[in-house]
Amino acid sequence: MFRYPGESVVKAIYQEDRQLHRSDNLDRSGFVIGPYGTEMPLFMILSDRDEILSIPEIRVSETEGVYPPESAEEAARYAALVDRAVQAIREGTMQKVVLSRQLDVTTGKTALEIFGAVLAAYPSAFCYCWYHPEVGCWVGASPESLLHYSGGMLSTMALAGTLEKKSGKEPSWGTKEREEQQIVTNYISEVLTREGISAARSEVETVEAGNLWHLRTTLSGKASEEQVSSVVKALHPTPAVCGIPLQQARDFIGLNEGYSRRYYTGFLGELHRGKGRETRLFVNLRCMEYLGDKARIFVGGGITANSIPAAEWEETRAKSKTILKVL
Ligand SMILES: C=C(O[C@@H]1C=C(C(=O)O)C=C[C@H]1O)C(=O)O
Repeated sequence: MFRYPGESVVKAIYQEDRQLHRSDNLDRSGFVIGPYGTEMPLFMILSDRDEILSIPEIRVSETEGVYPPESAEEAARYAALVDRAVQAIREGTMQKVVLSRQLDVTTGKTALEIFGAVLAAYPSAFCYCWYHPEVGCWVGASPESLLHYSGGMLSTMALAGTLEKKSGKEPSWGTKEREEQQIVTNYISEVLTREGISAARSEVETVEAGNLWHLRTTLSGKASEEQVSSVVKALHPTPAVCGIPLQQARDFIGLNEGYSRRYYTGFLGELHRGKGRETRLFVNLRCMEYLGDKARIFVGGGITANSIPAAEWEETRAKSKTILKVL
């Protein structure tokens, strides 16, 4: 089930059997769910039935949210991890790496109730809830598009740099945020050029995502439908969720993060659908895995040479509020 940013319609795609349709080539039409790495399968929900859901079925409700304290040990562990990354960056191993962590929170809500609360709280996000009996159940409200293809135009975005919103104030972006966002823009631009797409860049703008501000550049250009799968494979994972150089960042994450991201920082959405073979994919962020009586929340942030470990910890705390608010 999902709703696109700014739209009111909630779509549902039902697959009637429990088959796991792997599709590493991204050449089939359906709803694709891709992991961050290779630890989980990339698969498609192949539609037996599409439906538009009505609001009462989803039980939309506003919630107050809970903000449980986290242990000093966890804060210290994460700060030490960030510190290790900053050292590696200063030694020249990498330019940027995105680190992350998971936190478990008990919940009395069903996945459907959480999805309803997500819909009510985040009208400008890509809100979704998916379930596959072999793989699990995830809910999220992503602010980040990975790729949109429609009518011969392809667009993507470089979304990075985070500040927690302060009411009545304008965001005051520092060099660290501007640089880390610029790194992502340049990288995406290079990927699109390599893929044969001449993309125009928007100005850098501030966008709101729940309780947060981000910096965003939109990149768009003409493309053919045949290019879509190749561009998705080339873009993922972008330095908004992994790092630069890609291999070094991936290795650093694999060796140091200490847990498996599974579908967090993967991507999901409709692929080659409808008469226009439209594609609309989002990065799986501000999300959780639903584990019955608990929600496993995933949060991270980009680390550069100027990162301050305590501030990076606070950034993950701020990001966790997106999901904590709806539990
Ligand atoms: C990694 C996350 O978010 C990503 C990292 C950002 C950052 O480092 O500032 C901003 C937006 C996202 O591209 C997350 O939400 O967990």
